[in-house]
Amino acid sequence: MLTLSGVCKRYPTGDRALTNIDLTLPRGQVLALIGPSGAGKSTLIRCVNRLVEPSEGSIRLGDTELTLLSGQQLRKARRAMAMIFQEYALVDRLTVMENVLSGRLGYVGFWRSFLRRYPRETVAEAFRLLERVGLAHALDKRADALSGGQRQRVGIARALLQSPQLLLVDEPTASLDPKTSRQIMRLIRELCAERELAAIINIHDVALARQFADRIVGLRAGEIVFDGKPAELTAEILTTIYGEEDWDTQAAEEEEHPSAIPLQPSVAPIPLAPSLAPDLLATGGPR
Ligand SMILES: Nc1ncnc2c1ncn2[C@@H]1O[C@H](COP(=O)(O)OP(=O)(O)OP(=O)(O)O)[C@@H](O)[C@H]1O
Repeated sequence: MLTLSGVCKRYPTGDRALTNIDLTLPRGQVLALIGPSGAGKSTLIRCVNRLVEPSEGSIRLGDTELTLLSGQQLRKARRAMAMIFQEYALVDRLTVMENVLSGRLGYVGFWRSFLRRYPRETVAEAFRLLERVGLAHALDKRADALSGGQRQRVGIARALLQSPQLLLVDEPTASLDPKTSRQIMRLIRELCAERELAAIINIHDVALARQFADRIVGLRAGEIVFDGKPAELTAEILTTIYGEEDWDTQAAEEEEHPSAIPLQPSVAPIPLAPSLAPDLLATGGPR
């Protein structure tokens, strides 16, 4: 369904972020993209929807060559690719329902959206999605009154209202505590299965990637160094991706205390977990 061939990205600064990326993602597959900080995970996700322009290569979604599109055609193609963000990207002063409805911006146009004139069936679908993500009771709440986990659920419902074929998910759990992180990953997984949606999830937490993805791709310095099933991700391969670390001890600790120790490579930045910052959690996570 999505095919990347020979994708390279050099930033104007000279940084070479991606080198010859070849990747095919079938319909319904959940792919976790792992790798140390600076490996090119965000760049890869953003090349797919052209928020970042690839320097070379081809990116096809179905029959459409995305790298050749511009203007109206690109906007139309982007409807099929919904993004879910680490910091949720909600409009704080709008309600939960209004935030979800903004997922249809690419269909109804700015003015119709600005005047809040959404078709009746769109509003009904937004309500169904809010029920599905467990937030039907909160549709009138302002987004800034929600917890981090609830905010991410709104982000997920908004993405789905876009009727995408592909989810591009950028560190969805980096601002969440371990239990909420698992709930969010489980929800994304279930929704992909229900809707035959493919997803690329950029994630630092290797344990979560193992638990919830069908496939793991490891990036190192802009190149794919592993592409396989979660069960094939051995300590040796983790060392190839991240560098030297005592992976077996970490894995054993993770099995003993699954919610206490996210399996994080020491070379990757460890995001501030709300469990370490109860004040942030109480105010709905970092803004
Ligand atoms: N806008 C930019 N301009 C110049 N260089 C950039 C830009 N964005 C990213 N880079 C460089 O491209 C490389 C890949 O960065 P990218 O953010 O894609 O990595 P990442 O794996 O997502 O990292 P992290 O896990 O820390 O988010 C890095 O060397 C980074 O410095």
